[in-house]
Amino acid sequence: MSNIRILKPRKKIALIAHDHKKAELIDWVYYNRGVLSRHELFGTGTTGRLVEEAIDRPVTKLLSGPLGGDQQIGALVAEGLVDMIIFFWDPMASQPHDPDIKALLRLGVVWNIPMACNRATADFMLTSPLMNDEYESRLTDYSVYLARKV
Ligand SMILES: O=C(CO)COP(=O)(O)O
Repeated sequence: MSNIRILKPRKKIALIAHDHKKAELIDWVYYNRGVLSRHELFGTGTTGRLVEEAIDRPVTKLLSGPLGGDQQIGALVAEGLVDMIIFFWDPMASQPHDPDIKALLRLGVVWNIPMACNRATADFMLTSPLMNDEYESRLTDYSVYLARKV
């Protein structure tokens, strides 16, 4: 029998939820704790702390969303340090940091980052065969276009 173990690539996954969506995200995280524990987790301040408590796994916690956490996640996306975003944003409540949220969602599209904004999409993403693949999402039309421009 072979001793070779297939090491599946670890993804850097950002987890974010607005207050009325936190319970849903934590429920999803707990249900998927086995899979998630194989990856590197990031989160905005409060979400990150709740995820850590729920599944007893380390989460790199950034600032709370209204204090700049979404912007920090956006910066990680721009630098290629985040592979996936699970962001349960609240479509029923206005947020004081709405421009930051829009900026993060925009950067997710610019950099072609898989981004789930509800539980169904998060389920499809986490069970995708591409989770076990070195999927290179950053080679987008935009990045090629911008690279040619400068
Ligand atoms: O506001 C948020 C995302 O826009 C989330 O921030 P917290 O995780 O700190 O609650």
